Amino acid sequence: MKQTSVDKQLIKFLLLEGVHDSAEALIRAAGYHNIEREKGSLEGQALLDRVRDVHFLGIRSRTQLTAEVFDAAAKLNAVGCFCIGTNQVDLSAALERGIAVFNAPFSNTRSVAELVLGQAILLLRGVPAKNAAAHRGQWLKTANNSYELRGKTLGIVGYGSIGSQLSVMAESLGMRVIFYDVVTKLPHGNARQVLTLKELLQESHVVTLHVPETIETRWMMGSTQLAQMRDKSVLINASRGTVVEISALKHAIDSGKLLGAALDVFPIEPASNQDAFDSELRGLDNVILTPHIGGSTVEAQESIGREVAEKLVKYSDNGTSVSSVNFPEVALPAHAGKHRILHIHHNVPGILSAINQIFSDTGVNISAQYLQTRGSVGYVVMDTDIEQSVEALGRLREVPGTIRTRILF
Ligand SMILES: NC(=O)C1=CN([C@@H]2O[C@H](COP(=O)(O)OP(=O)(O)OC[C@H]3O[C@@H](n4cnc5c(N)ncnc54)[C@H](O)[C@@H]3O)[C@@H](O)[C@H]2O)C=CC1
Ligand SMILES: O=C(O)CCC(=O)C(=O)O
Repeated sequence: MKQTSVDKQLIKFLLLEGVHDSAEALIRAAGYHNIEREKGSLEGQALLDRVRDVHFLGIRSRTQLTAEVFDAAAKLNAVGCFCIGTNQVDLSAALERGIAVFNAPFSNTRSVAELVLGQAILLLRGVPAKNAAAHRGQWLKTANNSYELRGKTLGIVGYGSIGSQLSVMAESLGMRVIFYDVVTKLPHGNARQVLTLKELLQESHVVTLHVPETIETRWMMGSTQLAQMRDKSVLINASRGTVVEISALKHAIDSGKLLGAALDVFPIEPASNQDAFDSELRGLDNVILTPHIGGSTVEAQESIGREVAEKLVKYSDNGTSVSSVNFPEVALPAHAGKHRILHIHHNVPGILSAINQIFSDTGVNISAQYLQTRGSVGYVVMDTDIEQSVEALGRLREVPGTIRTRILF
């Protein structure tokens, strides 16, 4: 059972991976001044050492948060992923330890969609290879294998926030859009959902991947799928590196099956800008390699900084967990003049009655109570009027099944 302090001066935020200044500004404005920041990510013992006394942790896509890291972070209340993907976090391990995880599901989607559209234009015109040649002093002026985007078919795999936005932008440039998704989605504009990945691959001049990293999407573009792609088409991956088998893609490029490819994400990515990048695709002129910058624009980072910092501050200030990706979601009103007690527990029968019995025994009136469960964990929030609530809190910690308690004054 873990207990955390609620004194703002004692609450520590650690923001890794160069999270935007807007996050620190918002956290400071909320009265929290114990904020440490790092430009890069941390791993191994350095990460374990740094999270030991941290209450709120901010990361982006590089920092791997495992059960071992959570065990070392005894005071950790919540993690803010200042990005969309949360595959770098063991979400169940966090939940089992009563740690809420938040992300920014929308703020960088436009940036990714714009990059992909730009890459599609460059690849269909053969610009990467012509650019590389020009840098070597060669002049490749030709219309061979150089095409307009207009009238071509864009195949979007994963029609979520990014895929659907890209669909609208591509249609406005005269593309025909088809998409494949495991969920039936409302098509935007004249886009059409196809029933199989194979159908999408066979029809599309440009295939772009916008799926999350899951067991199902792992290596979903291997040699079989690449062989199903239209001859002289192009592949773009700005989702996660594990979605495409790199050796198979290299073969498809070397053999001339594909005109080119653009990859923003890789199965293994350097931990920081100081580390070297390696890939079998290095040196292929018709492949655009970018360092996972799909969401790295000033606009997106500024907005993500505010969005996620606000979620962390709300959770710290009043227990609101709305839009957490792993934790029971509770929207809570302000609790002026009340003590608010938060109790996170294993979701087993009898806990709520044990909690209420303690309030009855200690004569503490509950003025409001909120309960939500998610999987194996329950989250109950109680507003109380009087000083004895501190005594009740002491007894609440002893309720079997308790994971974590907090009191907000
Ligand atoms: N390169 C970069 O910097 C960035 C990369 N990303 C990546 O892009 C991914 C997609 O982002 P959003 O569009 O915001 O996510 P989203 O969750 O809104 O959409 C994902 C879509 O993929 C579909 N899907 C899931 N599994 C599938 C499968 N096996 N086959 C076909 N469709 C499947 C879902 O039903 C959903 O419609 C993120 O999970 C993240 O990994 C996101 C932002 C920036
Ligand atoms: O650059 C980042 O912060 C990661 C972007 C990303 O991949 C995401 O938002 O999922």
